[in-house]
Amino acid sequence: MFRKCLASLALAPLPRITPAGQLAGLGQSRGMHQAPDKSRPPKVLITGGLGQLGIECAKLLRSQYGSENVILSDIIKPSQAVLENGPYIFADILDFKGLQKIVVNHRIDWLIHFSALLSAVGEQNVPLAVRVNIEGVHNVIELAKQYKLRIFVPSTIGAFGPDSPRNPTPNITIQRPRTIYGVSKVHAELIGEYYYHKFGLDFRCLRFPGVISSDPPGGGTTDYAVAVFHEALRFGKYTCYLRPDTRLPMMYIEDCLRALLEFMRAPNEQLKRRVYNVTAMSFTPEELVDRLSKHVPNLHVTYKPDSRQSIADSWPEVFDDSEARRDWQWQHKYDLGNLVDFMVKDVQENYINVENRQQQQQLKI
Ligand SMILES: NC(=O)C1=CN([C@@H]2O[C@H](COP(=O)(O)OP(=O)(O)OC[C@H]3O[C@@H](n4cnc5c(N)ncnc54)[C@H](O)[C@@H]3O)[C@@H](O)[C@H]2O)C=CC1
Ligand SMILES: CC(=O)[C@H](N)C(=O)O
Repeated sequence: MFRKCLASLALAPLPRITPAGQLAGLGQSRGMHQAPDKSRPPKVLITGGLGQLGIECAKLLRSQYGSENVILSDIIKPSQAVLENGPYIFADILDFKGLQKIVVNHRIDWLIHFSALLSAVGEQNVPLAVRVNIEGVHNVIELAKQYKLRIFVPSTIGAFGPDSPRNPTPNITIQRPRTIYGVSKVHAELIGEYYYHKFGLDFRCLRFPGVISSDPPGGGTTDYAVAVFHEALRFGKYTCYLRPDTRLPMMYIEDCLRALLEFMRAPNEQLKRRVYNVTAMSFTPEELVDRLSKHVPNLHVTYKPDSRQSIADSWPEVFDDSEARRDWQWQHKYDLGNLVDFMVKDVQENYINVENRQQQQQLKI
């Protein structure tokens, strides 16, 4: 009898300790996950949703899957506009149990994991970047495995370093980044691929270049390409923290989010990799300023490189995304010319006109 018990124990799968410290492995056999119902749209959870990419991503996904099916989450207080546009909840990616509760209660199918500290702010607080960018990824990857979610984790041009070929930078090459941001993104790529091979997790990852939108960026090295529009249109001048000849890959937000959605929808059989480079263009600050001067004729830009210069100098100049174009037919729509036209319009309509109206109302009071 005793021997029989030992034999059955030896055959039973070993319980594992999850990031939340609870026993896992048993739940799966008790229906921790039920297969998603393909007749309904996916239920999507976006973490870190109040950053530069999240709100616009929620808008796009809600237009496809319905407002109620896309839940935006973050640890910061939402504006009234965010609350009016669809479900918003608090979710700290360091709280594994809290995330489990959300996935179960809302019957989540897809997880879009945006929470992160970007390259420049990451260097200013390395311990926090390790927690948010590395522990956070452990939590969401394990969560996605337990509940069989399709998970998207963005990576970046910052996942490359000074030893990588910079022009062009292919999909597979040396990756020895020198920022904690880059290190954490290489870690996310590798652990995601590992979970795919070991557990069949549907992990998908795109390496984005600098993303340009009218919304304020979260503290990266490519942020100058957003800030210059705000400063130029308000004050006609800008001090750039990168040298005028610093070439970096970039993308307009609409292309970035369309790439994400097309990639998430691509059938698994079409994907030859779990991690793809994507891009749209490459330019330098002086090339961008030259284009912007057509809208702001007396624009005055000075250059004062700071610590972000050495980060930019270690990143790709031109990104080779031919594998994404080949495997799931990625195509960008925006190049430098139409990017500048759209950004001028976006910043004017979404920020400057709104501020002017608010000032006029205050004057009336
Ligand atoms: N914006 C860009 O140019 C690029 C962005 N990416 C990646 O895309 C993702 C989103 O980027 P952005 O929206 O620009 O970043 P962001 O810095 O604007 O937003 C990140 C969000 O994460 C949230 N966050 C921080 N700690 C958290 C925690 N403990 N729990 C939950 N949320 C937390 C912040 O509150 C913030 O709203 C990031 O993973 C970033 O690495 C990749 C390449 C380029
Ligand atoms: C390219 C990125 O990942 C981000 N914008 C940053 O500069 O840190």
